[in-house]
Amino acid sequence: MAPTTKESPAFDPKDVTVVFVLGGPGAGKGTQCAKLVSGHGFSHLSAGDLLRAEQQREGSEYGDLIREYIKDGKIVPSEVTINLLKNAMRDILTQAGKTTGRFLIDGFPRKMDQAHSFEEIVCPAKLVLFFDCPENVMEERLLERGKTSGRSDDNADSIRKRFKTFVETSMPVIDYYEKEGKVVKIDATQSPDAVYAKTEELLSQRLGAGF
Ligand SMILES: Nc1ncnc2c1ncn2[C@@H]1O[C@H](COP(=O)(O)OP(=O)(O)O)[C@@H](O)[C@H]1O
Ligand SMILES: O=c1ccn([C@@H]2O[C@H](COP(=O)(O)OP(=O)(O)O)[C@@H](O)[C@H]2O)c(=O)[nH]1
Repeated sequence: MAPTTKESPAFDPKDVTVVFVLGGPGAGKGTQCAKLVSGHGFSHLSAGDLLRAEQQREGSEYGDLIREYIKDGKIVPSEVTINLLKNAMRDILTQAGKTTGRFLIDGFPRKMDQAHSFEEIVCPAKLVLFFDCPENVMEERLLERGKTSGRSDDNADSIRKRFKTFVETSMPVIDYYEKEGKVVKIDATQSPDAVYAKTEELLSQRLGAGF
């Protein structure tokens, strides 16, 4: 029997640095990514933002599916999210006329199968930033964000479901990368500036001063 050939990832980790940004809902992932973009020139891709944009895109075959999954705090099937991420990475590189780049992939992977598929299809990850925050703090932040975010899942019922998904399905991803020695864990309970200072300090140790 002929050996099965595995497709190689779309991007070579020699050209493309991928940092996964994980943490529970409301831990402050998006806030810290915005700071890393302005401070260190990363490109930021939020899986949740890409899904919400796809949900609203006219003619999308996934609109209803995404809406239901997000409201219930469930994880949208991997293929949908991985394709959105891969296309967005390609668009960013194309628009910059570059073959190299550094990406913060925010809120992804949230499930083990997503982690494996992304690394096989798109690009192996270099590091995982894990913003660690207790549920009571995250809940308070999300309810506050819900006053202005307009997000269908920033309400008490959806928040409870998102926490359950995070503990049961997403924490194992962090545990897996911890064993691989790739996790940079940061206490996310301090002020945004204090969390950022710690993030910079720990990233410097892993990626080099000033990274
Ligand atoms: N360190 C922090 N302290 C207090 N509030 C924060 C902090 N980081 C983020 N927030 C606020 O908490 C809410 C959730 O933050 P966000 O970055 O959107 O989290 P995530 O992307 O993890 O869901 C936002 O309203 C944000 O302004
Ligand atoms: O890879 C992903 C990322 C997000 N989501 C969905 O999008 C929601 C919101 O995720 P986001 O990262 O935008 O926000 P957070 O819950 O971290 O505040 C999640 O609860 C999931 O339903 C998903 O299905 N797959």
